[in-house]
Amino acid sequence: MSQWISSNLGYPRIGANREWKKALESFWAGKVSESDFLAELKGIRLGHLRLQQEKGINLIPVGDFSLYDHVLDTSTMFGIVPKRYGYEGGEVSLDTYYAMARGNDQAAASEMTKWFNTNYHYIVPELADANPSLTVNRPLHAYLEAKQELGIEGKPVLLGLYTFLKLSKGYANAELPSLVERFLPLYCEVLSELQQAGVQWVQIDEPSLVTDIPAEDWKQIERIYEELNKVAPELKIILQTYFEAVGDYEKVVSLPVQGIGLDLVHGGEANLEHLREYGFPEDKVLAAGLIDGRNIWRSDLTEHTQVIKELGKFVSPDRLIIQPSSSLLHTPVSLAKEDALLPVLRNSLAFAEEKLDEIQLLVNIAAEDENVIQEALAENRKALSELKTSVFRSNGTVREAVNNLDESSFVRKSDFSTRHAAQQKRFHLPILPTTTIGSFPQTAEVRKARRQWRNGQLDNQQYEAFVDEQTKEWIDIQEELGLDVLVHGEFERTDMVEFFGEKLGGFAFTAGGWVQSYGSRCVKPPIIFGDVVYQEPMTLRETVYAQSLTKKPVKGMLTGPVTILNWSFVRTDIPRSEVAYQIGLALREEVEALESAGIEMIQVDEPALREGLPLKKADHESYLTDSVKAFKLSTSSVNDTTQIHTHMCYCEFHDVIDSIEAMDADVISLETSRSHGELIENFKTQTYDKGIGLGVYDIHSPRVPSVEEMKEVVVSALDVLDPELFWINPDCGLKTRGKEETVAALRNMVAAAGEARNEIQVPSL
Ligand SMILES: CN1c2c(nc(N)[nH]c2=O)NC[C@@H]1CNc1ccc(C(=O)N[C@@H](CCC(=O)N[C@@H](CCC(=O)N[C@@H](CCC(=O)O)C(=O)O)C(=O)O)C(=O)O)cc1
Ligand SMILES: N[C@@H](CCS)C(=O)O
Ligand SMILES: [Zn+2]
Repeated sequence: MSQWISSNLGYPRIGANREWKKALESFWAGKVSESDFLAELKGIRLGHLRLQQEKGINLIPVGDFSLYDHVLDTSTMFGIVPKRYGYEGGEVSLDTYYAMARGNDQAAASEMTKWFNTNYHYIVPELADANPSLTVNRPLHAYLEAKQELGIEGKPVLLGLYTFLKLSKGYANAELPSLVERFLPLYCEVLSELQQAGVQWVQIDEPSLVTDIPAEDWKQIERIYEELNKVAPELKIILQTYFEAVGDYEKVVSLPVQGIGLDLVHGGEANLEHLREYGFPEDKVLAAGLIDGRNIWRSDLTEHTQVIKELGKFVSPDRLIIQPSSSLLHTPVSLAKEDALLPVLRNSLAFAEEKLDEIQLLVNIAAEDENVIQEALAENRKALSELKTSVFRSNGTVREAVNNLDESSFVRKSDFSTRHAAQQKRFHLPILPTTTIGSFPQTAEVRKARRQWRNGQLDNQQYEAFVDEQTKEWIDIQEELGLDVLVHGEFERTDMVEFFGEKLGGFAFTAGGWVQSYGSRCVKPPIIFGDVVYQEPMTLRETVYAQSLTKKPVKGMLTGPVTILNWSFVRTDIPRSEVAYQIGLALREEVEALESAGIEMIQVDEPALREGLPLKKADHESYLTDSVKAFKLSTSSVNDTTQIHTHMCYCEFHDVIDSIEAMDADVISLETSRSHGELIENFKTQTYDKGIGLGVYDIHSPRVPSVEEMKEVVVSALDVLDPELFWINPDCGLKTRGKEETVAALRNMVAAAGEARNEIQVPSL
């Protein structure tokens, strides 16, 4: 029996067949009762625990499962429920919980934003007027359930207080000490109850420790962990960091906890450097995040064996835990259904289930079980070398094209003001033009047709005819609503990234590689495993057809290079910036094809550009420079009269506004409706001198916003933004909405635009 300990940090909730997603959606649709729903979820939860038990994981996380989002779980555990939901204390009901997540007739949903640099979205805790109390000890319940039902001695997972506060809104950083003062006793209560119940290990997630921590925060961080250690000295607390290297290594490892979890994949080299330079405290356990929790490639076991050997210099075997670099929430569940993948690719992949096997393998390797080592290492080396030498890996033409890029490849022919004048002359748009972001409802009917087409029940011609019918219906609707700039509706697309992944060379797509994005919504990121090659027009047919139906401009609709990169699983053998340029070059061909076909407005969406911003400021510049260049590479070859739009959503924009401006798009639409006031506030001090539309309503809620409320958003935006450059649009695409509510909301939006036009009394150009 080895001395090494295996651990996991979190398991995907959605289930191998997305049963979690389906259960949530059935419950919301009123098709199952609350008790049946909770029973079904319990079954899914226990299934995941059982699987980890069967895989031999020693420290199985409990409490990572959620009914929607783990940050929302933490807020509601502490009774952090904004007043508008009518909460009166005590355990938060399921109705209130889901109202916060999704909104209801009475109250808008809480803001949703990116979880660090991932495509997972959390519900932002609102601390203004908060009156925290411990409503339920969720980690304790999870621990007891696992123990009673499966005999598992689980490792409860908690979101750490520092990170929880950092992710919250409604306070100024100067108030951090008083918030710690109020929340810390509640965390103490949670931990002391866990200790009383006999819990041995606890994982406290503090990913904020990998960001740039203001000096004044350290006092609070130290205070939190000193206090928790005092109230629960028998618990073995693992302070878990991930997604990057910790910045203040010496401070982090000096905190009074029993274990420190470090990501040895993302920021791995920097964390290893810290270990080399400062060593590791003798009284602590090192939880080594060796298996990539963010990507789907098989681990290079030979390399890991070397790293484990090196770790042996810093910690004794009984103080080393082998685990993923972060929760496996961000990886698909299982490779079992992926037989259609090229064998060379499939053999190089590990999804969550296979990553658990890798952890066990590493534990055996670390324990120097010779038989396992030789066989496993040989097989692993063979698979990885086959991928490395595969013909898909490198394309001479693409490599040469990237090498030949020069400064002129990234700039438009004229500056914005020249283009703006030319475009105004060309399009004669009214002041405050209205548009939408691209997608219209992906109804059950649309999905059914696509399923039938994939199953061969519809041939290409029938499927295309179906897509055209939908497009025509929605062009007619947009005309009738009086929108100024139309879209074709994206009916041919499963997802804005997966769709392009299916059309470009160098990508593979999976049958069931789903990952949770927000709530019950999942995405199936494509895999970039070779050089990216443009093969044929991807969006031309549908766009040109839509444009043929109307005299109003129809925007061509593409997903930008940085977003395709960030929402795919990307090869790691060449720099990400090189992959971004390859995608940029491919999209440039598509942009040119659209322009040649008479499409004069082209939107290149970059919702993931901000999400990919490195967690440390020192790394921002090179990421932003490459990202802006990749975007400009795809968009800069067009004529002055061709209007380039872009769109971004669900993230903080103020810290990248200069880069957004540098993208040199003629128009940008930004999602703002869940945090409108804050964005407007930022524009008081930051200028933006190109076309801009701020989302005037939240598309994640079925609620139909009134004319009045949307007009207010417009009016407040016009206090800080130039009316002559301002556009009116929803927050994001409308694919998740129903038809009726979409039409009603857009009708109100167009009316709001009309009233705002009258009020501001700026003469139409
Ligand atoms: C803008 N957003 C996006 C992000 N990331 C992306 N990769 N793409 C995005 O658009 N990140 C930030 C935000 C997140 N927003 C969303 C919004 C909506 C979804 C979503 O609706 N996801 C769907 C899955 C979409 C899809 O691929 N649909 C397929 C159907 C797949 C399916 O369920 N098939 C069924 C059978 C078909 C049927 O009869 O329904 C099956 O397999 O059982 C399609 O359209 O063909 C979701 O349902 O979760 C995600 C992120
Ligand atoms: N054009 C896309 C952007 C989503 S971020 C859509 O409308 O769905
Ligand atoms: Zn969007």
